[in-house]
Amino acid sequence: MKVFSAEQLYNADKVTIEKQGITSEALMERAGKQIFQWLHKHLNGAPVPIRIFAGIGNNGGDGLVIGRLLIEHGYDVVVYVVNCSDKRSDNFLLNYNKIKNVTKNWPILMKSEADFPKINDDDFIVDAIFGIGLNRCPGGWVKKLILHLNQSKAFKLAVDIPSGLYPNLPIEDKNAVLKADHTITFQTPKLAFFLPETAAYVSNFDVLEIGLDIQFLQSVEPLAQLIAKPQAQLFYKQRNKFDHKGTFGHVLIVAGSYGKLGAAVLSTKAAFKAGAGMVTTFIPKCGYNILQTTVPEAMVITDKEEEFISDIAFDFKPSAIAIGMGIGKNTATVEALKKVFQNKDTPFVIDADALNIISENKTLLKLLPKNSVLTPHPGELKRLIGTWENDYHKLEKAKKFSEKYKVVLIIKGAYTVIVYGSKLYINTTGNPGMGTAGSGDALSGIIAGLLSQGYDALLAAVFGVYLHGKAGDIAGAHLGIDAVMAGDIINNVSEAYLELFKIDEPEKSITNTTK
Ligand SMILES: NC(=O)C1=CN([C@@H]2O[C@H](COP(=O)(O)OP(=O)(O)OC[C@H]3O[C@@H](n4cnc5c(N)ncnc54)[C@H](OP(=O)(O)O)[C@@H]3O)[C@@H](O)[C@H]2O)[C@@H](O)CC1
Ligand SMILES: [K+]
Repeated sequence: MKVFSAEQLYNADKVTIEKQGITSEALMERAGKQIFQWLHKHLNGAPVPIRIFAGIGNNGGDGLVIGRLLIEHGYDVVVYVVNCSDKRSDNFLLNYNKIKNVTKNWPILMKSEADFPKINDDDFIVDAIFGIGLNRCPGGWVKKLILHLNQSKAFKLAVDIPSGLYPNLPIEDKNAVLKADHTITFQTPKLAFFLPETAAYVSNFDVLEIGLDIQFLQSVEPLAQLIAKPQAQLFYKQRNKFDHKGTFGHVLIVAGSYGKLGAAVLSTKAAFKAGAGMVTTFIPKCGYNILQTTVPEAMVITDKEEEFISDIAFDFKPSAIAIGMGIGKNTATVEALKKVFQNKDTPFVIDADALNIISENKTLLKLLPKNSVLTPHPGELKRLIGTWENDYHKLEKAKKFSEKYKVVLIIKGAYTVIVYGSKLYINTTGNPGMGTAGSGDALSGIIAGLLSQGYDALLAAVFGVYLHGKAGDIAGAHLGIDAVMAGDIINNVSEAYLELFKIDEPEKSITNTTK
């Protein structure tokens, strides 16, 4: 599934109307009806007081369609028109008139704070004040209304997007955005749904397909591509009967320092679980027994130093190198890093302390092998690309960095974003239980395991992040997300692979990213 900008959706809207020979009113009816059906399925006729807040644009028009259909089906509905201007849209007006036919209770016009209704905890609020047509920050009494709704404990359902949130621009005033409990969005999710500063206003969301022209949507470059099971299935490279361990490559893991050998153990195991044919792990001397005991499948080379890495010497050609997990920042390690980057033809995963070393020695940036996969957490990312003003600025800086150094940048988060040049890929697997020590080491190992099997850098990054998140979800489902440890993620990579081709129960909507 792709993520489009507001502008692209408006264009899709126009093309659809032309090509399908329907009116914009019919498209609104289609959209409103889908939300009504969603509500009807969930409320099942319950006598809950429903309060619909409708703006004066087409988002408000949707609210009026929903209101009319709910009234027709016997629900207890009050419609409020948030009358912030007199420039009502045509489709708003059409539906404003239509609602007369089904009720004697006219929508209540709100013009100031004096018109705010009391909201009870057991009310059900439908937010249709502003949609993707928001063009400035809500102020005055409309902002106060949003605050008023936010202060209530009533369940809040946002139509298309929580009012006050821009689909693909930063928030100007956090107090002027409706905090939805659930959002039902049309056709495709919006970029704001996935970024840390804005996603909190959306909570869970469902995507309702409203039949916008697919050909048109396929012809435009989206803001981002979502990565879920259907995409991951396409990434998977089938093994052939006559393949052997040489076919699946030989990973070199360079990891660990005194007290941090676990990072080496975890990434080594993860590389195997992702399918690497062989793994050699390069560690300081103190880790030899640990590695050989915990991962007997791996070969081990030790540095001449006891407690840190000083010179990465090996006598084979690795098919992928993952470096940085728990290596510390000893000056000798900095030199070792410079030297290992001379293996320019080898695909690299660069993680943790290797990233910190690069941030502190920016000349190393020029030595970065092209198409390396970099896996910073937010702190490491800041050190690498500098600070940002908001999430959108962060993405722009990350794109520039990726373009300049020709690397794949993985921005870890609740929705991990993979940046490759100007393209963004948003992962949909994973859960908060994965914020646990060693989770990143597991990810680096998985990506290295994929690179060694011949997945290119972008594919290894995107598929690796998906598998890692899925393994975490499976571990969370068995153990409870609070109890998930990095080892559990690794142990479930196999299940994540198996899940790829299991047939799912049919879903009621395209996406349900309930986390
Ligand atoms: N394309 C699709 O896929 C489909 C879209 N559909 C629906 O249409 C929605 C988009 O509708 P839309 O374009 O009419 O914009 P919308 O969000 O209702 O708001 C615009 C109004 O608000 C006003 N306004 C803006 N900011 C303001 C502020 N801060 N404070 C005060 N006023 C402000 C602005 O006023 P103005 O700037 O003119 O003063 C204008 O009057 C979309 O989200 C979806 O729900 C579906 O029905 C079918 C298919
Ligand atoms: K809304």
